[in-house]
Amino acid sequence: MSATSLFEAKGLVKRFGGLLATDHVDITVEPGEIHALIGPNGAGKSTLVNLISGLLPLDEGSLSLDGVELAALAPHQRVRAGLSRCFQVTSVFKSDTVLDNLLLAAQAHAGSSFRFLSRRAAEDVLMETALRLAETVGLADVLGRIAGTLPHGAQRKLDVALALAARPRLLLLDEPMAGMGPEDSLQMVALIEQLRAQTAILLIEHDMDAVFQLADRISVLVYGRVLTSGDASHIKGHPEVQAVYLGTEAHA
Ligand SMILES: Nc1ncnc2c1ncn2[C@@H]1O[C@H](COP(=O)(O)OP(=O)(O)OP(=O)(O)O)[C@@H](O)[C@H]1O
Repeated sequence: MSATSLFEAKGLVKRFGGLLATDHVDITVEPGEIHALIGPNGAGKSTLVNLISGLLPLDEGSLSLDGVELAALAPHQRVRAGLSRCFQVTSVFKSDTVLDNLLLAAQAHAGSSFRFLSRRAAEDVLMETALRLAETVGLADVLGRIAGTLPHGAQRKLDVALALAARPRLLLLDEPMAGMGPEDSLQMVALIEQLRAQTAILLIEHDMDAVFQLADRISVLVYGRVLTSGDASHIKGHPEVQAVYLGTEAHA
């Protein structure tokens, strides 16, 4: 691991009354890395993701991306700093077309040089960006469809495309396979694998096959603490992980 990681979370603490939901958590993500976060229900994964994306304020600790301190930044400022999040609950505008969703996202994240373009040139740039995003996630054939009428798997892909519009350095993927059948899950795994070339990824996912397939590093969260971190073989062979997590698949 390099001396300075792309993303560094140090000593994160979050208390809800007397409950220590995040207990001095350290997490790093390296450029190009897929770091997965797993743990049983209630372990504190959602809380941690909310702390990182800025939806919840930290009680203690620090967060940095590419050397930029994030802790004092609002969620939208963190997105501008390079941290983009895909939500468990989709952020797609369901009554708009796929293309309109992508155009809106492209416009929302257009750089500052954009305002100096003529209207025509600006529209061309947005369209180019929207089509590239559709291509990336495999939705180029359904641009005219109303997003809410797409199958669940395609809506999740659109959600990923909307997050990619921000050109993240770190993408937070919050249970991207949730509610998917095997075919959609396979496609999502292939998409995430392909995204590795564009952005580092922090992946929160219950689908262990997907996690073992994708992750360079896996951290196991139990009672708000990182129990252990390592590659798939380390995690599979770790006796405490087997006891608290892998042995209790019903809770996964
Ligand atoms: N806003 C809140 N107020 C009080 N307690 C909370 C709050 N949010 C979470 N908790 C508690 O913090 C702990 C961690 O919850 P969290 O939702 O982060 O776990 P999780 O690992 O994401 O679980 P799941 O896999 O079920 O989504 C739980 O005990 C939960 O009840």
